[in-house]
Amino acid sequence: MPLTPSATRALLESLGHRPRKPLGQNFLIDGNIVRKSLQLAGLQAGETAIEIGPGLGTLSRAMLELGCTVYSIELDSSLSGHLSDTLSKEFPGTFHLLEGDAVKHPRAGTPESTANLKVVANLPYAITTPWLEGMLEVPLPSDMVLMMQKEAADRITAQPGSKAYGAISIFIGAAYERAGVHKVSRACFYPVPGVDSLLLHLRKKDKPVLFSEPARELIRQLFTQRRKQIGSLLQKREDLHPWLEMLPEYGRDRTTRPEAIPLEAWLALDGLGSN
Ligand SMILES: C[S@@+](CC[C@H](N)C(=O)[O-])C[C@H]1O[C@@H](n2cnc3c(N)ncnc32)[C@H](O)[C@@H]1O
Repeated sequence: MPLTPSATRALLESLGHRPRKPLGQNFLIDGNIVRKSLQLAGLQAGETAIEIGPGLGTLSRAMLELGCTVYSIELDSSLSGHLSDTLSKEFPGTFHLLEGDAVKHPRAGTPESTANLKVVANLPYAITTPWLEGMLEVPLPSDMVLMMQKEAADRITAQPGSKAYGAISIFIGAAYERAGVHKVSRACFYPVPGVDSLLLHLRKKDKPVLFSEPARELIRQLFTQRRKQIGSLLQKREDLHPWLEMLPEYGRDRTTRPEAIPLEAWLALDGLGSN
């Protein structure tokens, strides 16, 4: 069970810790959201989960009490010190904590051999996209249940033609399906955040596809000029002209802008030319 707002405040005071806004420190204080996150992930005793930014340990504790093994990474040394003094001692065999940056260690030190990996996390808002991109390597977690800022969830799940559609929508869309999106009240956090949050459940597709790094780089670059015609953006890339010729198969052509090109067409780009 998460701590109440007053118990959270008291614990933070006893640690001499003031929530740090740049690190997205809005701690969960709502038991229903904690339960729902674990349920959506379908977590069972004996399974392994990654948590990003365990903070005061609310989500980690719930997963550990369920009988899961948890790999977590926390950047803030005072919070990581608190977790070492508490959860690490209570669950020495199943709680693994790294102090560091989740963008550099997206899997929080999970052994490569771990099968059936899941992620449950209340993400620090600033790193949502770079961390998520870092997760797009094999082995892919089967489920990711992620609390994030509404705008980030909109970008991740955006469809072609919408303003929010971009490189991350394409990379995630190739590997994961949106299994559910749930609104979360600002009152579920302490301190109350100044933005709306959503709980997004991503489930690995039956046949997930990962873009190669050169293709990712090219797609990111094309989206920096998202409103230019794809034909003129790729004018000098003769190796990719066969792909431009293929666009009518997807109901598009050289005059289409990157923001209107569907996932299937981007998938056909990877492996073509020298991208
Ligand atoms: C939204 S809070 C979630 C805290 C806790 N999991 C909860 O739900 O109450 C985000 C947490 O991520 C940590 N954090 C911020 N940036 C980080 C980074 N780059 N790598 C790892 N942890 C980070 C913060 O210190 C904070 O503990």
